[in-house]
Amino acid sequence: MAAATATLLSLPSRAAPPSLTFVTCRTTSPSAISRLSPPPPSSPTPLLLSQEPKTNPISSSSCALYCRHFQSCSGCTHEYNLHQPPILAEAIEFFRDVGVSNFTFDTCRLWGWRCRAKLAVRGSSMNPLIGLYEEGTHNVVDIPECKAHHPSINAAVDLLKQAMAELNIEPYDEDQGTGELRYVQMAVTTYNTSLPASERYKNGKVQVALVWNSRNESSPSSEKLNALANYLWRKGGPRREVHLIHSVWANFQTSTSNVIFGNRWRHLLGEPDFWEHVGGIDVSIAPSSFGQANTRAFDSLLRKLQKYVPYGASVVDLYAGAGVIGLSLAATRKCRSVKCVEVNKEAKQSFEKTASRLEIDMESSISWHQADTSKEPHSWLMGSDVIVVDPPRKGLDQSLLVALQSVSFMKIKHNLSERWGYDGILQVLRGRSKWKRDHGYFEKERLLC
Ligand SMILES: C[S@@+](CC[C@H](N)C(=O)[O-])C[C@H]1O[C@@H](n2cnc3c(N)ncnc32)[C@H](O)[C@@H]1O
Repeated sequence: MAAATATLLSLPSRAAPPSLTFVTCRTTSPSAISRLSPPPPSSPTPLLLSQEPKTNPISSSSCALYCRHFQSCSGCTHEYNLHQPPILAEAIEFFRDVGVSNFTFDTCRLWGWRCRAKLAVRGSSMNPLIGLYEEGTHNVVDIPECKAHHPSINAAVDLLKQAMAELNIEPYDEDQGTGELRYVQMAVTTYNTSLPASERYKNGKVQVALVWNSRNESSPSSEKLNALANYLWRKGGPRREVHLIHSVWANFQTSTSNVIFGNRWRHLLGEPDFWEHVGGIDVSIAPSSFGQANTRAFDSLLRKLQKYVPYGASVVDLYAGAGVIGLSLAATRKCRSVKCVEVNKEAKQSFEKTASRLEIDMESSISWHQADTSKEPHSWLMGSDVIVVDPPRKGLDQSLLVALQSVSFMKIKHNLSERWGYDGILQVLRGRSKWKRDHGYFEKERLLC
């Protein structure tokens, strides 16, 4: 069975003998750090990581968040040692235990890394609160100086607050179900080829998606919605000295549940297509489709991932969203076939736009399928040389996990039985069970942040 020889890409291949990987961090001098102010979020490449096995010379304060919202906001869980989150040691230990010696970790940016944020809007029109919920409550914490956000997100939030006050836009009231603006999604594109490459990140433009408390665009409050979009465009659009706003979208949502987005989306102003450049390809991401929050780290991950995929492989990308991982592999590894499997039908259009910009071999088969990966998962694994899994935070569906374990067990058994014997195989599987028990799944996002 072809699927039995698949490679599971959340776990790099085994290399012997196992060796411990240390992560070191190069950063600014201690004297510069003692002022206790963080570097400007837009500063280029604050940290570089290497694998040299040295002791770490960095004090925890040099890689600290210094965010005034840290105590009240639930967004960040670590304040110090951002370059060495506790999960890193666990990950290194886990991979060492299963014999993977080439595990590496890149922090990329430690400040200003978040290029995509969904923020709740509460309070009043004159004093809006735009941010995340306080841990365990539905109280929104205003985070105008968030250190994780790309600076353009904070600037766009500031502009939105001005607009709300001037136009008397009422934030949503969860108890009453009243008000107009419920949430805002801000996504930054850092891909502007009219600027030199070194200028692009800090000059990122924001796609603003306003989640409006009405059924559709013909409801009575639509005039206010249009006035709000026009305000953002007038004050932050291409005619301003600083062009901040890429585009404005509306999403209509009246449900009283916790679901942020409704099913209806409308493009209001600006460029309809949002392009970013990651993993060596241009990618289109609609606001209705999943997009990775940490653009730089995602790019770094894709470039590493590509090295594990043999040229001409058949790849299945499960939980694919708009298929960015699969398409990046298709383009850079000349894959024979790439199947992207995703449950959200909204992502298909973005996949098609991205695929239309790729130079793909005529012989290659590239496809996107709207499907639930937990249903008959074996059917997606069959015939694949490489399986990519990138599930949401709740982790892999149980049925898929079972299917993957059967595939990976056959692969491990095939590869390792002569080299390590039965004990070696058990050790690998025990390691996997331990990781699963402790973490549920491999928390890629936490490692990337
Ligand atoms: C973390 S995102 C990853 C998206 C994509 N790999 C990327 O990097 O842009 C997880 C994706 O899984 C999708 N998803 C969630 N449950 C699913 C299921 N049971 N079957 C297929 N896709 C699912 C979500 O809609 C979301 O797009």
